Amino acid sequence: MPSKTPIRSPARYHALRALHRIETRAAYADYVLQALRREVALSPRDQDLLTTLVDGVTIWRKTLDWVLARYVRGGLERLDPWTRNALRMGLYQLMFLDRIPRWAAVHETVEVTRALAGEGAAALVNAVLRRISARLEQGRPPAPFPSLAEDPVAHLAVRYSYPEWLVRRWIARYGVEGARALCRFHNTPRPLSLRVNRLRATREEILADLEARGLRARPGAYHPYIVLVEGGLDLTTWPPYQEGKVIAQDESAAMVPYLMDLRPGLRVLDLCAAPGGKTTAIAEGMGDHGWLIAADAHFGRLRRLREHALRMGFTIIRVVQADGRRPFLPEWADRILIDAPCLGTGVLARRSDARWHKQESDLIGLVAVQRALLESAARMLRPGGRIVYSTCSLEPEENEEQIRAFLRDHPEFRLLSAQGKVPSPFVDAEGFYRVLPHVHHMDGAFGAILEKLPAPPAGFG
Ligand SMILES: C[S@@+](CC[C@H](N)C(=O)[O-])C[C@H]1O[C@@H](n2cnc3c(N)ncnc32)[C@H](O)[C@@H]1O
Repeated sequence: MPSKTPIRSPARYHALRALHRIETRAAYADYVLQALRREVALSPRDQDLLTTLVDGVTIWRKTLDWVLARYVRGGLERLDPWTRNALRMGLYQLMFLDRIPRWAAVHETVEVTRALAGEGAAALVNAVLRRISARLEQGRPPAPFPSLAEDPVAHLAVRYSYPEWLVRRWIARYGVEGARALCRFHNTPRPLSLRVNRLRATREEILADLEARGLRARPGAYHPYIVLVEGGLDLTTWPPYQEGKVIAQDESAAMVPYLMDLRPGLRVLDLCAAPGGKTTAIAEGMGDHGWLIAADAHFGRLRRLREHALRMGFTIIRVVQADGRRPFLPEWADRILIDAPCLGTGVLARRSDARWHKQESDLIGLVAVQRALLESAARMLRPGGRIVYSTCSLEPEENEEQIRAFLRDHPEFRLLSAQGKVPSPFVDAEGFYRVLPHVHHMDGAFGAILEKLPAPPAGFG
């Protein structure tokens, strides 16, 4: 990579480097951004633009490529990754960032392309972006999208930048307008959601602290300990975070432990626990009294769980690295949470590249792991105890179909309704906990409560 650093737009310069790295090394966008933030010192404004550009281009890649393919002879694929990503970055500014004048978007993008990829690349980027800019100047769209009437899947996939297989599934389930609303939801930045550690602080105290720092914060609409923060907040240097008073968690995820009917003294097993968002909520729900085993297969993620438990001051959490598919505590638990690995189609808004890392075929393996976790949990639960099964997926195979299949094979279990445990808008006709992003304007979530019938009295039969 050429080393010359343009002074005029460091945000664009580093954004192009990041986009190149993401594409050529198949790297996760947030890891690349984190590494860059450590590596280079940027003003808060440039940091903000850097993040906007990298996340924006990552989210909108399909739409951007669709448009660019109409302007690049021979197609985008023939270009080197620097040029391709410079074009995407320039077009993203033209199409989506109203606050940047078009001439500046073109000029600055061409300049950083020259610095990073040379004169030839800069000339091509300049020519393409100028043509598109001229069209936009005349009030014309940069390129027609596929027709909604003729091909709704292709239309929504290109218009909102999603893989077609996801759009096809969502249209089949929610109709075209439901799928459109879902696509839009996942393209809109979400506020930072914090859950207050009720054993250490009150929500009012946290809201007051944020307000005093000039940040816009509001209480969550449903969960009594959720605070939503707009704008940038560096958690790691914020005293209430360091003092264990909060943890980052979505409101819909924070409601899952309410399905567990927690109280002090229970024996609880959290089978897919890391990084501990729900484990710490369970410890709170138990007043930090009882037995709470937090298991997960992933060592690195367990380290984060330990840090959260320590930081937040919980003493009952015992951390275990284990494959939850193999029972290791027969008939031990009063409650088991299976917060299962899943496709995560309810939380695509949380990571700009999430939609591109998933395949429909991943469902087969995930559904098998989830079922194995359920089978194992069934053996670790004592009679009369409850399993709460949850996902952040919208896909029926991982949710209601999974639970119905389990219940068919396990007559010793029955489904309990979530009614009365979480706010009623989130309980569906079957009694499942269900949050739909495009309906409830929150991250998607699913939960089911499975009760194991009590053991028959001694001498029965
Ligand atoms: C949805 S995440 C859990 C999030 C966590 N409950 C929280 O609230 O922070 C799913 C977790 O399942 C873990 N996992 C995947 N397969 C597993 C298995 N066979 N046994 C145990 N944990 C597993 C992953 O490492 C991941 O941490």
